[in-house]
Amino acid sequence: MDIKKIRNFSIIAHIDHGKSTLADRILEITGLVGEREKKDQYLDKMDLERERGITIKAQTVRIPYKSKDGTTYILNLIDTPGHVDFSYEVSRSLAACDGALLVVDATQGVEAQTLANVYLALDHDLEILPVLNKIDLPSAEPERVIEEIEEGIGLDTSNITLVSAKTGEGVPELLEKIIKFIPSPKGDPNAPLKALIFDSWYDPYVGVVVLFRVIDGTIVKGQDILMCSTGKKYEVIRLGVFSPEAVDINQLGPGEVGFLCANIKELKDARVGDTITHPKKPTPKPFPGFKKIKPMVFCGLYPVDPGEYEDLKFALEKLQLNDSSLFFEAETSQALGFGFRCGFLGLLHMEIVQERLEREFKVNLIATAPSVVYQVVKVDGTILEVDNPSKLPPPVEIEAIKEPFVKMEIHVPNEYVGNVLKLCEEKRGIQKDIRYLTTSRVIVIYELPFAEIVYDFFDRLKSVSRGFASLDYEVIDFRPSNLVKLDILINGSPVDAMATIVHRDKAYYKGRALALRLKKVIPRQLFEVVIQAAIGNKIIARERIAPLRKNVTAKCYGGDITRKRKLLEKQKEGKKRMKQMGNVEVPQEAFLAVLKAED
Ligand SMILES: Nc1nc2c(ncn2[C@@H]2O[C@H](COP(=O)(O)OP(=O)(O)OP(=O)(O)O)[C@@H](O)[C@H]2O)c(=O)[nH]1
Repeated sequence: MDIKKIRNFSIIAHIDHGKSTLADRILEITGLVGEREKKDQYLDKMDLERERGITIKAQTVRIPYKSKDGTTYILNLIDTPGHVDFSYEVSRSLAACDGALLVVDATQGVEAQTLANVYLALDHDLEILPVLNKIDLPSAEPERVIEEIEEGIGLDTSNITLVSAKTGEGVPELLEKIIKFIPSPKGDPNAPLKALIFDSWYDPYVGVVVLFRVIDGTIVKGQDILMCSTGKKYEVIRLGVFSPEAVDINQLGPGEVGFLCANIKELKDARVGDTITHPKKPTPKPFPGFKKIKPMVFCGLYPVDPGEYEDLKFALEKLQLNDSSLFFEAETSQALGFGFRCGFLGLLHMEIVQERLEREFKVNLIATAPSVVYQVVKVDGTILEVDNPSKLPPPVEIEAIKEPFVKMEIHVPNEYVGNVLKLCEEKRGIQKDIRYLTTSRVIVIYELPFAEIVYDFFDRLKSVSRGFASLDYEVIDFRPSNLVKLDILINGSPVDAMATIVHRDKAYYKGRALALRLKKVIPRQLFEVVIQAAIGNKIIARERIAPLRKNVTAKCYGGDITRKRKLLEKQKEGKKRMKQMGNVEVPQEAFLAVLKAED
């Protein structure tokens, strides 16, 4: 393969700006995916992804493209996940590229993740080719958005392409620009083998599948390879490219992108960011390796039916095979019984995992409210990491509690800046910067406690900005804060799964709001239910749910039997997500009440 005819690129964009749609059009216009097998968003493999429109697992395609100059080029399109939770994966896949198409929605403009993605691309020295999408829409404002790209990002827009990923307009011109502006890879075919792993996943039939880009040297089917970080050796059993289905190939040279199977049993033996080399002639300069990504958000997952514990365990193990950033360990809760403490990269990651457990593995779950990780400095000097509020040591043993802070960048139109500042202040934020992207759009930078975001920040931001704000954040450090544990008691017994850690200044308000919320979501029972919020031994709020007098079916007495059955069915349905705690039945929403307590 002539290296000058290869172009390796990604598409980067803010969420919903049309990355997947553009990828589909490129596959279609180059003839790689025919009209007949065309499925919308070919690159998003999983049903779940298709429904949510979010790409979770990066997927790469090799596209032969005959240019107007008559030459056939190989375009390797490297699909990256588009959400903040997965920015580490984005960064790794960009390392395999020489350029990136920066897609900006012409009806929206530059958003927080547009900028975050540009920074990542610049970190990897990529040639950035701006693309203005959705020009078919009447509300498109190309001039304004081009100005935002020029002024706000500081990107040269002289080679910008105006496209509609929906209709395909402008996409043929874009393909020509990819050839013209994105540099071909550089690499030495005679140097020792050096290839970068930028994605890997577990396949139940072939074991681990590794996606890589060859930097130097050549990789040949049947040869031995060495993984630089683990020192483990394997034989390459299968070598190939996705185009778009898997096609076997005998060798791949510098600049080429492909996959290999080598009887690798576990994902941790083929980590993204690792270097593949030749065991006898290893590269003197492997990549610096990978960063161990630490889960930042935790929650408890419990089967509704205790008999489903083993099913849940099996499902988590299966999911983890393909998601090394998912963490879990067995946990017992007095209230919920046997379950698991699970760790996630962020809130979106958590939602996706919960949804997959229920949808693909059919496990009925009770999820506790998410919590961040706290660093507890004990009086004896030891430091404890606490990811479950109910595990906080008693106050007398605590010297200080530190909580994670994030740096948050919010993009918002002028008229909503006041609301956004108010929200950030309310969430204990520290203002760092406010600047204008253009005359009408503002970038607000705050440092905020991560815990405040985990609760209801995204929803609140959306509502105070009428949906016009976008954000990007990263965890920066741990800082001491005046935090206390807020307990919830139901009929006198503390419910461990409802404990939260809150700032002392907000504890009273939160405790009252939470008790009130619980009163709303816990159904009336045959006896009185008392809900209390407490800090230590001090009760700070109390609510009472009056007992039920009548049986629900009593109303239908003597009436239509089908109606009665329907009512009973409905009751049963409602019970599915109920957890029996002592003699009180508590629904799933109650465990998440803390998220909504401030509504
Ligand atoms: N009218 C119009 N709609 C478009 C165009 N491109 C994308 N869309 C729509 O915009 C929405 C988002 O497009 P996606 O391709 O899913 O966006 P994405 O950037 O891949 O989104 P994530 O994968 O979630 O980051 C979808 O409803 C598309 O149908 C376009 O050129 N014109």
